Amino acid sequence: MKRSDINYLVRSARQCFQDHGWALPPDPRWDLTDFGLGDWRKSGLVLVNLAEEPEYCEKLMYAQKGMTTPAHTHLKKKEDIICRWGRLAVTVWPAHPDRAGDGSFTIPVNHRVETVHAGSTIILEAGCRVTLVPGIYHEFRPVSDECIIGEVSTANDDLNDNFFVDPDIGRYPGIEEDAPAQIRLISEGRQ
Ligand SMILES: O=C(CO)[C@@H](O)[C@H](O)CO
Repeated sequence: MKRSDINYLVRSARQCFQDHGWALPPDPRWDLTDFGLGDWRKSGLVLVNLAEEPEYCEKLMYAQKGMTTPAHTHLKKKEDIICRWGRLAVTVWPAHPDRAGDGSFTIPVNHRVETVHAGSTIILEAGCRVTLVPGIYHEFRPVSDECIIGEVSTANDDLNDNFFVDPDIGRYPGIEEDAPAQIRLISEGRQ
């Protein structure tokens, strides 16, 4: 990713969080990715790691319309994906999409167990959440122009516990230094 695009996305996320009352901690732990695919407008996500403890994790995330977090699963992490502001589409599969068929399975949406089909898209309005147990594949993208997304989970391990359907995906971006850095990402070694 270009450093200028990272700067732009951090600025946009900060503005959106501020406009909608989501205060950031001092010195936020920014994580930002184009999933190594080179086109953040299509595959991209801005994350702030709010809490990363051995027992639990909390993230605040931001995306613009068009920016998809591509289909992936976790083998250890259980997480709630929450629409904090805007509207979020979450597509879910009970197994790898190539092997999931279109069979039905159950998934908690706002704590109510719903029956959906492999590849169903759940629309989350602000305040709503879906609970993803390990092994459930998921992909999400804003339906609104911008979206603030929450994640509350068990332990997070972005290096070892992200399993993407697309084998070309790398979790962290390569960075092209075309502008001065306004912040450093956790993938750049900041603590
Ligand atoms: O788990 C999620 C989203 O489901 C994020 O925390 C990961 O960082 C994406 O790779």
